[in-house]
Amino acid sequence: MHVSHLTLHDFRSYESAEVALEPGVTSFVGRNGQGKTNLVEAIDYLSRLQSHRVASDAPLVRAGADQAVVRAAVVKDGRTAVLEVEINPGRANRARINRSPLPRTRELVGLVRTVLFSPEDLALVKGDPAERRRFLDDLMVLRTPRLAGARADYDRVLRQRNSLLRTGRSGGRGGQEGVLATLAVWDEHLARTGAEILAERLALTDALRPYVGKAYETVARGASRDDAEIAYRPSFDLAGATTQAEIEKAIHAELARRQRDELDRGVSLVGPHRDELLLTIGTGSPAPEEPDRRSHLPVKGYASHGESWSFALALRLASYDLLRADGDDPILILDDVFAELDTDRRDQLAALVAGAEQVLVTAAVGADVPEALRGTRYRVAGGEVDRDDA
Ligand SMILES: Nc1ncnc2c1ncn2[C@@H]1O[C@H](COP(=O)(O)OP(=O)(O)OP(=O)(O)O)[C@@H](O)[C@H]1O
Repeated sequence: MHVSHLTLHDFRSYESAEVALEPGVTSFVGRNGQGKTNLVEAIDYLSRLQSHRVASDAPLVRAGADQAVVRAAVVKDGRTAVLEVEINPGRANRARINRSPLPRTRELVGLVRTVLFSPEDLALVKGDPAERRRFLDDLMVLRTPRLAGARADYDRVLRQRNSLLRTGRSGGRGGQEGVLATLAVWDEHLARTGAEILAERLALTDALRPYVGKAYETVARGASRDDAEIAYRPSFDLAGATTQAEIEKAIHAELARRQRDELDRGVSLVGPHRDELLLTIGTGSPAPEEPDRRSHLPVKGYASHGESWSFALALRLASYDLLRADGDDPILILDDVFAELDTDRRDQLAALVAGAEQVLVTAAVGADVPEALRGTRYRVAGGEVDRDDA
């Protein structure tokens, strides 16, 4: 798929912008702070309805305006659809397809699919477990858009259950004993919605694993495909549960076991919001129990800066490969990544992505972008986006 036209109104620094795009590689080059990332962020936002830079929508609206509009003509299998989202901070956003309103904004998710590489990706590896859970959930929803509903339901259940536990702890509603009856209802919701998310994350981790090893081997000099591993670590023992129904039972059992703790601490301690995607790399000598395999250490806390970057790139490349294996050709966005990479990694990355249907690249210095990814070049300066035919 590719975007053939992008229109922005009051999005970030743009009062208004119209950019015609083509399949193949397009690079946006300009000094810092000129609005290059804002352009690609708009396309990525349409894919997930979430920015890669900020958690809330307010910063996406131009200072002084009260709503932003992002509109893109998206071409898939020769057919064009015009997707539009109206961003209204503090009020409901609205989405349209070919000018017809959608009943729910989240129905837009996944109609345009992007895989975005950015300097923020280092947080995938070095940041809190929440970063890696978000990575899995974003990819899960891109592959199976109906799961956007499951994810939103789980977040809502968790918020309401936490609020009930807090109320009990502070003596409201008859204190801890008083909230128990209502808690049983929220336990049901949490176990049901949590089991769906957890089962999907387990399946996704299994599907992604071989692609991560392969991608790491390509981007990290001298590495083999066994060197990068991912493993899903639930926060409690699933006792062999793998199906959604079994996981639901396991969550119920753990909720019963931890009920006293939850009431005392006033917070939900069981569920996929406490899980971790463990990333490890092979390092040093072989493990004594497995002579063919190097011993593994967690990336977080042990890996070098370069290894951490390679792992972050491998996670994105693996996402891209997995979506392609699903029969999709997502839009690749490389936002400001080349300045962070040495020449070898730049060239390797360029070679891997050059064949995508559409690649959008941003860079402050044109010379940082490998020649294979020069493509059609735009200069971005002071909010003006002009084709550079030089
Ligand atoms: N909501 C907003 N309203 C007005 N201006 C904004 C808003 N959000 C961001 N900006 C401005 O947009 C500019 C940043 O644009 P962007 O992140 O696209 O820069 P860039 O060209 O990618 O720069 P760099 O090369 O440093 O990454 C900044 O000058 C910032 O002040």
